[in-house]
Amino acid sequence: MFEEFVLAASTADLSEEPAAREHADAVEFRMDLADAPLDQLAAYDGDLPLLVTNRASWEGGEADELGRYDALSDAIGHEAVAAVDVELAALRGTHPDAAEASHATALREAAREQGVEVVASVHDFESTPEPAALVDLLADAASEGDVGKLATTATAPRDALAMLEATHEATAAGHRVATMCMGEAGRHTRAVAPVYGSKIGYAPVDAADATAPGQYPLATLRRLVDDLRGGDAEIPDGD
Ligand SMILES: O=C1C[C@@](O)(C(=O)O)C[C@@H](O)[C@@H]1O
Repeated sequence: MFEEFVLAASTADLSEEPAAREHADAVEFRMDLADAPLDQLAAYDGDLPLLVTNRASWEGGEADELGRYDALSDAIGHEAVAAVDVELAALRGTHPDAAEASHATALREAAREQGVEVVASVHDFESTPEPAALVDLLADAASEGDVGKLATTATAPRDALAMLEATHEATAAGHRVATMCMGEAGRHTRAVAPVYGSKIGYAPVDAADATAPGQYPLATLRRLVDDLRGGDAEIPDGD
């Protein structure tokens, strides 16, 4: 599903799907922020495909450490679930708890068997490293999942520029990536990174329900991305 840019309406409430439909290509269901997420999934009869995320507390979310994998394994069995987010640190085995790696890789295998794509994700809530370090992270993430996703925190224009440069480099090197900077200084990267190859955008239907700092509301991000990418026009490859 990530060959073309996918705009995901990020929400903890699947009853928002009809409101998202006009502007979004998918729904990111933040299970860690949701009430009774498995019940919501069982009742889901919307049109948009779901990307399920059960963000670990050690990566800025609210899900139980290892318990979150059980819920994700159930979730990927649902027809509407097209993709699952798994933290890169777990997939790579760099998280101190070795059980993270075995759970994460088993989940990835189950996802692949069921035709569910894997978004391998990295978040930095403090800063944005230099472009070369960002490209390395993106290459690692893209090699562990079907898409490598990187969200860092921008506190100055140079951070946003670093992310855009890394997005371009990683895409030119053939990696499928999704990128964005969190925070006010990085807000515009959410609209501009897709021009450089980023394959996923995240936005709340309602600005008040943002799932990360600096997100645009859904309708705004749709308009900005479409305007900047020129609709269906091909973006030229190369430098
Ligand atoms: O990882 C991401 C990206 C994100 O953090 C953002 O910055 O838009 C929002 C999260 O809901 C999502 O899981």
